[in-house]
Amino acid sequence: MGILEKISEIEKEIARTQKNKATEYHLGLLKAKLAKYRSQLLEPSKKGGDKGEGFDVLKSGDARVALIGFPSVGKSTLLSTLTHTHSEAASYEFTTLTCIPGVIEYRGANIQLLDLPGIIEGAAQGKGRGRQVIAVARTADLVLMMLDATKPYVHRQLLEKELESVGIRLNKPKPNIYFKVKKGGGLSFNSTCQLTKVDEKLVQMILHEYKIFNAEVLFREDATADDLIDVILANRVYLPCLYVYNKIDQISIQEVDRIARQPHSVVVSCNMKLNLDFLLETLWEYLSLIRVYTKKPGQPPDFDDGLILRKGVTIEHVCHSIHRTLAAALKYALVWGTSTKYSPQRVGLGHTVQDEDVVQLIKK
Ligand SMILES: Nc1nc2c(ncn2[C@@H]2O[C@H](COP(=O)(O)OP(=O)(O)OP(=O)(O)O)[C@@H](O)[C@H]2O)c(=O)[nH]1
Ligand SMILES: [K+]
Ligand SMILES: [Mg+2]
Repeated sequence: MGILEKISEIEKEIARTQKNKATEYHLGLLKAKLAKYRSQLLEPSKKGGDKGEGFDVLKSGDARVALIGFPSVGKSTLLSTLTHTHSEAASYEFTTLTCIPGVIEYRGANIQLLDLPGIIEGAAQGKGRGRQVIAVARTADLVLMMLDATKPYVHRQLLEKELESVGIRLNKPKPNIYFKVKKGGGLSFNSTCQLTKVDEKLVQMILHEYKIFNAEVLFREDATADDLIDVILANRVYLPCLYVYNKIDQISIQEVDRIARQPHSVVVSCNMKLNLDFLLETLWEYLSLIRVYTKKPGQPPDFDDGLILRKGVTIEHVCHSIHRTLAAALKYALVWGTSTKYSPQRVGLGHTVQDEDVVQLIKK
């Protein structure tokens, strides 16, 4: 039996099996098997040549965004609208056949936007150029899932399922489970909170499915069997995702309002250039980008040339992004902005900066 057949057999069995206390272990085991076969599918084929010409685009800029969606939702139209790159758009499906990179220039940052072929149900199993597209998505900092606002909601669920099935986790934090394979000693299983979804027996069964008999497992949250499998496989990527509903020029204002209120969602019309500013603002937010300005003593801040950094970075990162020896030479920094109580405030290397802060670095 081929892997695809095995996968479909297990999927059928999971669908057949009623979910209750008595079938919990059986289901957990089936899920572990399913995840194992799926990750085998993802391994590059030995035949070679299916990497796909035109998909090896060099990463560049401050962040990378992959455009994922069904055919003809308007991905290429968006790329041509937001960047200086032109990507052919047409009313027929599969107009785009390779990966086309463009650059969004926004608030001083260069955000690489990748236009990709449309994907369809079954993409993860190799339908169309699905596998190449998904491989590119894994390298992105954010998935921009483009949807046609005139099409039914199920389209979004189908795409999510495709990405989910190849280990891409959208808008979901990494499970808080410590896991380490050991040379001996059996299974040491602990938790820091009450577990309602798994117990030691189930954890052990799942580990055995992966031929792991000695390991240390510590649940730091009430995680599920699926979470544990994700941690064991260790090849999952956790990405922020924005759902962008295009073609709102074709639907009623009530419908637009309803969609816009859904979590992680932005409504736009590429053709009519509606709401694209808000899309960029949200993109910036979801990429966790911040801009920090430097200032020399006695001079105004350099507002034309900000440093593009990620949320959560410290003065140490600021130093590194200017010069690698700067952090060691720093005496202290003065910061004006929302990250401090007073403006300016004297801070050290460990101080976390925020968007639009002004920083003056004082050397020893
Ligand atoms: N009404 C309307 N049509 C749009 C909008 N944006 C794009 N379209 C149309 O939708 C069709 C498909 O656009 P593309 O940009 O080629 O879509 P795509 O997602 O890149 O398609 P593939 O590359 O084939 O997957 C074109 O006829 C566009 O003119 C919009 O905001 N409103
Ligand atoms: K098209
Ligand atoms: Mg296209």
